[in-house]
Amino acid sequence: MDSNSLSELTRQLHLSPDNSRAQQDGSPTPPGNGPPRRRAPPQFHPGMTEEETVQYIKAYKAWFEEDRQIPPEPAPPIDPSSLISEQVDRRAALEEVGRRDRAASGIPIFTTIVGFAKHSSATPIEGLEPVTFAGMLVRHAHVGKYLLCRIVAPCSRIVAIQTVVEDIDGRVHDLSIYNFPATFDCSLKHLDALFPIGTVLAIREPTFKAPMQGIRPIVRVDTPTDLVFVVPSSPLLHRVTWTTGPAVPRSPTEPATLDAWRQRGNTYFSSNQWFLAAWAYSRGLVIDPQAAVIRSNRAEVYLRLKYYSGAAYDTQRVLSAKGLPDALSDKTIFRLAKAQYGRGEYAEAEKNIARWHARHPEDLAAAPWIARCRARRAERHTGQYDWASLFRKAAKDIRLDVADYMGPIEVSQMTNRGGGRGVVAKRAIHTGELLLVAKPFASAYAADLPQDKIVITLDLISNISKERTDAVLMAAIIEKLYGNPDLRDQVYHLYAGPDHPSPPGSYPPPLGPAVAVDPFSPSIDIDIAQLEAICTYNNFCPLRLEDKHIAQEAKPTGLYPLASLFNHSCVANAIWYCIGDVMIIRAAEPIPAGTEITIPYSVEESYFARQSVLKKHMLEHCTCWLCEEDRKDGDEHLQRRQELNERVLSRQLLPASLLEAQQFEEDVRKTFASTRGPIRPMHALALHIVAEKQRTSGDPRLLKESLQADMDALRCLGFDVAEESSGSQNELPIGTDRIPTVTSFLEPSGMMLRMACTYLNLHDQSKAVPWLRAALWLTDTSVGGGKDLFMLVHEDALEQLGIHEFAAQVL
Ligand SMILES: C[S@@+](CC[C@H](N)C(=O)[O-])C[C@H]1O[C@@H](n2cnc3c(N)ncnc32)[C@H](O)[C@@H]1O
Repeated sequence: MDSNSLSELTRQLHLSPDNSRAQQDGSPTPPGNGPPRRRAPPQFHPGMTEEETVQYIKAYKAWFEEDRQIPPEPAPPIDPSSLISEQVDRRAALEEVGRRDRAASGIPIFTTIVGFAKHSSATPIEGLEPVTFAGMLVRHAHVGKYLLCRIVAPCSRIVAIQTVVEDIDGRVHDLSIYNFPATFDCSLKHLDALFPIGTVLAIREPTFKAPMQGIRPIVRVDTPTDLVFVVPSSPLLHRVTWTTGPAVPRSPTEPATLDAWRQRGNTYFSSNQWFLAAWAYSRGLVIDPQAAVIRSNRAEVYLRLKYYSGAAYDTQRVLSAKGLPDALSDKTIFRLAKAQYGRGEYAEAEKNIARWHARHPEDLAAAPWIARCRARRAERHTGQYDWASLFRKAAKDIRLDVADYMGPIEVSQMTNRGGGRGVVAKRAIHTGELLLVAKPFASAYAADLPQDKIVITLDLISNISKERTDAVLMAAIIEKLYGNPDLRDQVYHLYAGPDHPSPPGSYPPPLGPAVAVDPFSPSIDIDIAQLEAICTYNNFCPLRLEDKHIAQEAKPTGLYPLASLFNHSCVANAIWYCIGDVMIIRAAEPIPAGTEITIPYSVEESYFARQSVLKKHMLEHCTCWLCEEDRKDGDEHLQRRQELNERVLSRQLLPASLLEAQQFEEDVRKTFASTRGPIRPMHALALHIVAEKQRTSGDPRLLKESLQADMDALRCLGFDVAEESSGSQNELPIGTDRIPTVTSFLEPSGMMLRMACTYLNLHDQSKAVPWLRAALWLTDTSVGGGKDLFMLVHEDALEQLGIHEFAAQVL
C-alpha cells in the first residue's frame, strides 16, 4: 500500500548506464560449448521505463512457459577441475572488485526475478530418500529425495551464494543458494566461515535448473530451510563413502572439542559477528547438548540477532537443569526476560527481571527494564502513547520500541474480498478513534540497502519492478522466521493470491511456545514462492510522518501483518500513517458496530495513478464510488487528467504564471462531468495551485480570491466548509464529523495553514485563528498528539510562513 505521492516526483531508479553493469540473476555464465538447445531468455536493461519493464516481464513469462515445456533431461557430464577453477576465478574476480575503488568502477546492478512457481520442501529429511546427480534430471524438482553433497570450491556471492558441490560419486555441479540468513550483505570472509570447503550438505527435494545462459545446469536452492548442514556425527553419513576420498583438498581443519567451538564462538562474539558466533556455539552443542554455558551464550547471541524464540527456548532449557551455578543462572534469567520482552510477553519479562533484581538488589540494570515492561503493558492495554515524543525519537531512529495495540476491531470473514477476510468494528467507533498500532513484522528503508550493489527485483505476479527495498525486506522476513519459527503462521496466514491455499478465516493466530532454533537443521519450512506472493499482496510502503526527505530512489517497504487484513477503499472510513516504523490506523468517520473498516492503499489524485498502485496489490478493479464516478467520466477524460497530473508531479507548474495556473485549473475542471458529485481530488490540487499563485502576488484582491480557491479545493477533497464565518474564533470553519480520506491529511492541513497566514496578511486575525484551529483539529484527529505533535508535524511549514510563534500563542 502506498502513501500519497503528491510530493513524489519520480519513481524511476537513478541509474546511469555508463557507470553500471547489469547482470541477470547472479547465475554463472559459462561459455557455451555446443549448439544452443533452447532459446535464450530476453535480456533486461536497468534503464527500461515502466512500460518497457511490463513488456519485458511479458516476454520473460512467455520464454519461461516455453522453457518449461522442454522435458526434463539428464545433465551433461562436467569436468570437475574446470568447474572448480572457474569458480575459483569468479571468487578472485569478486575479491578484486572489493579491492578496487568503488567510485571508479561504478556500482554493479543485478536483476533478480521473483513470483514464479518453485518447489520448497515440507518433508523432514528423515522421510526422504537419497539421490545422486546421476539420478537427477534438469528442469525437475526431486520430490521425495535429498541430495548429499559437499562443497569443493570457495563461495562467491552476487544475488545468490554461488559454489560448486560434489556428490558421493564425485560428480560436480554448480550450486546457487538464495535467501540464506545473515548473508544478504555479508563479506566473502563471512561466507567462507559459513560454507567452508568440505562442508557437507543435504539438500531436501533439490531442483536442478537449466541455466539462464550456457549449458551447465545448477542446483538451485531458493529456500534456505531446504538446506541441512550435515555434521560429522549425523546418521546421514552412516555407511557413506565419498569416491574422491574422505576429505576435500584445501578444506580447513575444524575444531573438534566443545571448548574449541566455544572459544571460536566467543571470538566471533567479540567482533559482533552474531550469526557466526551462533553457528560456532551450535557446533559445540552438537558435541554436548547439555553444555549449559555455551547454550546460554548462544541465547545471548540469539537476542542480538532478534531470534527471540531461539533465545527463550535456550534459556528455559538451561534454567531447567539442576545444580546450575548462581552466576550462570542469574545471567540466563536476565536473558530469558529479554527474550520474553522481544516476544511481547511483557508481564513474564517483568517477573523474571524482578526475580533477577531480588538476587541483585544493588544493581541498577533492572529498573529501566521494569519501566520498559510496564510502559509496553500500559500501551497495549490502554492505547495511550506519547506521540510527540515518539515523533521526536523517530527522527533519530526509525525503529521504535512500542507495544502493539488492537482497538475495538476484529477480523471477520468476507466472501466478496480476495482472501475472504476483512476487519470490522466490534462496537460503535468515533471519528479519530485509535484502531491499531502495529510494529512491522519486518521493514526495509533506504539506509538498509547494500552499498556494494543495486538489486532490481522483477515481480512476475504484479508485473512490475519492485522497490529496491523489497529484496532487503524479503531477506529480513526470512531471517526473522528462521530465528522465530513460532511466528510462521503470522506470515503464512496472510493472503497469497489465488495460486496458493486460501488463508484461514480467523486472524491473528495465537502465539505458540518458544521453539528451538538449530542453524544446521531449521525447524521451520519456508515456502519461498508463497512468501513472495504474500509480499506482493500485503506489503506496505510505510512513508513516515517525520520524514520530510523521502529517498526518491528507494521507498521503504514493510510487512504489517494485522494491518494487511484491512481491505481497500479509495474513500475509506479509516486512515493510516507511520511514525518511525510504527503504523497507526484511526477511524476517519463514525463507524457503526459490525461495519467493515477499510483503508486507502493509495491516495493518488488521478484515477490511473491510483489504479497503478492498486495493481501492485492485485486489485485490478476498485469498486468504490469514487472510482465508479471516475470511470463514468470516460477514458478520454481520465487519460487527460492523468497527463495533467503528471505535469504537477514533474514540477512543470512551479514556474507557471497565474494565468497558466488558471488555464490548468480550467483544463482539469473540464475532465469532470458536470453532473458528478463534489469530491474531485485532482480538481482540489488544481485549485490549490491557483490559490498559491494568487498568494504570491501579494495583491489584497488576489489574496482574498486565493482564500476562495482554497475553500473550494477543500470542498473538492470532501470537507464541509462553512459559507460564512460565524465570527467566533472558537468555531471551526469546517465540519468535524469526519476526515476525508481521498488524500493524506497533510495536504488539507497545509492548505489551512496557508489560509490562516493569508488572513493574517489581510490583517484579519479573527479569521486566521479558526483556520489554524481547523488545521490543529484535522491533524489531531488524524494522528493524535494534540498541539505538541501538531507543532512538530507542521514545524517547517509554520516557520516558512512566519506564523510559528503566532500558532504557538493562539492554539
Ligand atoms: C492486503 S489483502 C487484504 C486482506 C484480505 N482480504 C485477506 O483476507 O487477507 C489485499 C487483498 O484483499 C483483496 N481486497 C482488498 N480490498 C478489496 C476490495 N475493496 N474489494 C475486493 N477485494 C479486496 C484483494 O484480493 C487484495 O489482493
